[in-house]
Amino acid sequence: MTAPDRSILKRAAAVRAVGEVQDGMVIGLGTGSTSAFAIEELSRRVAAGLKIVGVPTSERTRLMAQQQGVPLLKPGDRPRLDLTIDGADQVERGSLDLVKGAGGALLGEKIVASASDRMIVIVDDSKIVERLGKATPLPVEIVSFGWRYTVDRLTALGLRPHLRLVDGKPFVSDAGNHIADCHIDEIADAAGLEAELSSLVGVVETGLFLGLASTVIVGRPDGIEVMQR
Ligand SMILES: O=C[C@H](O)[C@H](O)[C@H](O)COP(=O)(O)O
Repeated sequence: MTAPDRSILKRAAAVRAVGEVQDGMVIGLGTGSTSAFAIEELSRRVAAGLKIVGVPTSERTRLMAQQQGVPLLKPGDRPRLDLTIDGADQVERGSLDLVKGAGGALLGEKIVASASDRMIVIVDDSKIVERLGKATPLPVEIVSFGWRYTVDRLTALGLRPHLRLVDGKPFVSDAGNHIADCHIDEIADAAGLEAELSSLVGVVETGLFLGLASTVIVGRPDGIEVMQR
């Protein structure tokens, strides 16, 4: 059997999610390859007359949306968002808790998702896990100043942090921070880990998105699966 084309599955999930968007909505625009399909579909609907305003979760998404003619919120405006559509690196079946941040946009994504009435997560079926943990590292955004101390604190918690590098240099997020990718076998207590990480000096935000996803739309080779919280 040939491997399914992940792009087709991601696009199918994205198109289904954008089907929920209605005139007048303020929409959070996620970051990553799956969200890019959602922006493309939103752009198509905007060209056909849909009236919405988008709130980008990253600089990359802002540029993409602008280029595709999706109207964006003016800097300084801060209405409540009706809906955010975003991808994920892991989705825990059952709780719908997430790991996000492989693309480095976790801080903007969490701020926007937390300001939204609903979050629809769009993924292909490779992202679904029984328990969050080892499928991908957990990204933790840390202040660049003194990052070695912060990495030591993460190590002391029993995590295996690796500073994310791009071309041999520390990755720099939109907010000017670094990211420690933490290798973990299985996250038995996600809320406990989130609380522990958030209390560490030097930690800005974690890629754990707990209780934020209202719906997960999964693109599968045999069709779409919709999971509700
Ligand atoms: O920082 C990046 C984001 O959390 C992405 O939403 C996540 O990594 C999923 O990206 P993709 O849709 O490309 O797999």
